[in-house]
Parts: sequence; C-alpha cells; structure tokens
Amino acid sequence: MATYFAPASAGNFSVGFDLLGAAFAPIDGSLLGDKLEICGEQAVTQLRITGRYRHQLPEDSSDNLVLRCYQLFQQRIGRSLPGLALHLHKELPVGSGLGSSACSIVVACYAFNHYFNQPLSPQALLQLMAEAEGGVSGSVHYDNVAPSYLGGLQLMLPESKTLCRSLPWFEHWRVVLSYPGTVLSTKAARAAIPAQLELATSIQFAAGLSRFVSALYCQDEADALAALQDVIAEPARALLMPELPSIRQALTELGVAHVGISGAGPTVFALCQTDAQAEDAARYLAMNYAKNQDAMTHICRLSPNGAQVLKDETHAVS
Ligand SMILES: Nc1ncnc2c1ncn2[C@@H]1O[C@H](COP(=O)(O)OP(=O)(O)OP(=O)(O)O)[C@@H](O)[C@H]1O
Ligand SMILES: N[C@@H](CCO)C(=O)O
Repeated sequence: MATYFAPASAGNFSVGFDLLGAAFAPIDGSLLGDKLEICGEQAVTQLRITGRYRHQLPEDSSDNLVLRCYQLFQQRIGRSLPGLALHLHKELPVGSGLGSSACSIVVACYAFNHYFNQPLSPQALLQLMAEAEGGVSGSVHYDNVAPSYLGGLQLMLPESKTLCRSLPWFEHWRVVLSYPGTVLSTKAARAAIPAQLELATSIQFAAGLSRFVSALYCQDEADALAALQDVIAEPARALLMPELPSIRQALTELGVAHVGISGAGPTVFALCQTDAQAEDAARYLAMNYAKNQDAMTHICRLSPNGAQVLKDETHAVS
C-alpha cells in the first residue's frame, strides 16, 4: 500500500487573480488536505471515499475526479495500466475556495506518477493537473494545482516554459483560513468576473501584482502588505460574499494586516503578523463566520511542501 497527500491552497491571494496561489499547513501540525491510498492492483479500478467532507461529494463515486485523473493519466502516457484499489480521504470541503478539486486532482496525478515510476516529467504532470482542473472550473488556471503540487507561494508564468515560480515569503506571517461551511461553485464564481477590464483596472492589477512580488523579493513587508488589494475578483464577487466588509472591519480593528477571499470563496483568509493576532482572528472567525458543522478555521503557515508520499510499502511497477 502507498499513501499520498496534497495540501490545501488559496488561489489569487487577493493581488494575483489566477496568477498567484499558496499552499498552507496548520501550525498545530495537522494535515489540511486530501489523502489517497493505492491499496493494490485488481481487475477493475475501484474508489472508496471516506473523510470529513465525503458527504459533499456525489454518493456514486464513478464520476469522481480521482477516477477521471486515472483515465487522463493513462491517455497521457499512451498505455493502459492495471486496475487499482483506491481510497480517497476527502478532508477538504468542496466548493470552498481551498482548492478542493485541485487537491484531489494533485494527489491523484502525483500518486499515479509515483506509483508507476514517474513516466511524466514534473512539468507534464503539472500540465495534466491544470487540464483536469480546467474540466471542473470551466477554464484552465494553475493557481490551486501549482501550490498544491509544489508547495509555497507560486507565481504562475503561463507563457514561460517553467509554468510557475516559487516566490519569497515572510516566515513570521500567519494565515487564518476560515470556511463557513457553505458551498460556492467555482464555475458560478468565475461567471461573475467580467470578460473585459477597463484599461485603468488592468494597469492597477499589473501594478499591484508587480509591487507585491517585488516587495517580497526586497523583503519590504510594509510595501508587500500595502500592495494586497483585489481589484478584479472581490468587486465582481461582492454579492457572493456579502459578509466580507463587516469581517474585514472587525479583523482590521483587531490589528489584522489584510483580509481577502481565498480562491473563489466562500473561505476568507486573514494575513497576520504575529501568532497572538492570528489567534484573535481565528477566534473571531470561528465565532462569527461559521454557518454549520462543516465550518472550519485553521491558523496556518505557508506549507513549503506540496504533494508528498506519506507511506510507501509497495514496490513501484512499470
Ligand atoms: N475528489 C473531488 N474533490 C472535489 N470535487 C470533486 C471531486 N470529485 C468530483 N468533484 C466534483 O467537482 C466539482 C468541484 O466544484 P468546484 O470547482 O466548484 O469546487 P472546488 O474545486 O472544490 O472549489 P474550490 O477550489 O473553491 O475549493 C463538484 O461538482 C464536485 O462534486
Ligand atoms: N483563480 C480561481 C481560483 C479558484 O479557487 C478563481 O478565483 O476563480
């Protein structure tokens, strides 16, 4: 048996719509993300699903993304592979803004490539992950699959051969991720974004992202924080996230440096400069943003690790 894991991620990070994404890990050492076990080989591939958010997926597992990825993986390498007994631990809420579909796609593609002795290069694998994610959200964007696969804060470079690049970060930054327990489809949230931008908005967007990235490289924390403004997704998704202004006001009064939408929402993220501030923000969000028992709030640090092997008791086969 082999067990694989991929972490949660926050796309956009306010200032980089579709172009920035970060992987996160709770500071308490727990794992926030999906796990996939390859339990063995058999005539027909079967998928068992368990986990905290299993109930948010269709009962019938036959159209699960993990199985879709196995088909895509075989097509991409150009040969048929044996049937597998698979077990998905669905620990990320679906339609949450935490890159849930990307996480299952990443853990699956990473697991298949590892199990079958890496027939795909890291770049080819990332491309496959992005294509699979595009099939769900309606357009190919890398800002969840890239950080979930590679870890860290990733800047997408879609026109470059490297596809994305890991950015510097501030080690003391803490990010509180708070999911209210309600579902917001990425496809619907993307439909809210205007197809065309005013020239002034385009320039503001480019200026904000450039300022943030250059501030990270210079380690100018004040400038990096000041750059964090969402001029694309947040104005367009305001109706889908009606509580954001009041949450921002309350957290700003607690001293939180920045509050934004994680990916397509409804998860919000609070960027904090101290552990004490993060604890205050987490307490506020857990008490005021949770809507039901599916809600969760975690104090996180940037996860340097992306997809990984947790346990490998099998011999890889070719
Ligand atoms: N393993 C899986 N994980 C998540 N979603 C899956 C999975 N398998 C199938 N799906 C389906 O894919 C769709 C995912 O929808 P959507 O893209 O809105 O959510 P998401 O990727 O979880 O969102 P987000 O990136 O905001 O967390 C749902 O219809 C869900 O049922
Ligand atoms: N960049 C994507 C992320 C989806 O989680 C969006 O905002 O639609």
